[in-house]
Amino acid sequence: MRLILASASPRRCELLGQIGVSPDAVDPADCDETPRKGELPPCYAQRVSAEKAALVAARHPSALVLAGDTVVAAGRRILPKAETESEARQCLELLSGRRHRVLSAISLIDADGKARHRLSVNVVTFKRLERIEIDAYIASEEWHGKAGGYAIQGRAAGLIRAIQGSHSAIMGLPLYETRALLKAAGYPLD
Ligand SMILES: Cc1cn([C@H]2C[C@H](O)[C@@H](COP(=O)(O)OP(=O)(O)OP(=O)(O)O)O2)c(=O)[nH]c1=O
Repeated sequence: MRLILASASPRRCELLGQIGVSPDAVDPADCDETPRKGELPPCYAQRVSAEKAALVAARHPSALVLAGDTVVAAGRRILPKAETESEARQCLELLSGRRHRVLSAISLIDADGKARHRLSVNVVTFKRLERIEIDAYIASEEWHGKAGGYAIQGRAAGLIRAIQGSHSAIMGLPLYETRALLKAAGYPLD
């Protein structure tokens, strides 16, 4: 059974490897990730994940196709994937000393075209960040392209007081749910 990972994220591929799964091919979906007006974060994450999977499944009709989308949400607000220092700084100032959600949606389309979806909802609590801590984090560049302007797999872990949920989901691929979906679709796993 061929498995295609519909993601440009090297982390998603590494995370899959952690549960002993190696995709036969990686074929990223290039879809429009603009949130719709008034779209709530869980709906947005699930919609984008489903769109990525559908787009790539159309190119691989007889394979399993796995896609995911990870969104950082402060209340109803969807934080951007930080592309500039000022965007990253705004994210960190907003997240400082508060709890926020990290929503990680996955979608798996099987060879018959049946789509299965899961959503992992996680809570992350940052310490109250000093100006100097934000400056140092900005200088690290680790925020680049990351949802919410941070990556838990790097030095931000030293600023995160607690998480509720799944570490792999916060990094970008909820491994418990991924394994469950792959099993449900008949993918050989131990
Ligand atoms: C919160 C958080 C986000 N991120 C990253 C993972 C994702 O790269 C990004 C969320 O963007 P995504 O759109 O989920 O993924 P992507 O653009 O990297 O790849 P693709 O769409 O091709 O699958 O934020 C971390 O690496 N660590 C974290 O702790």
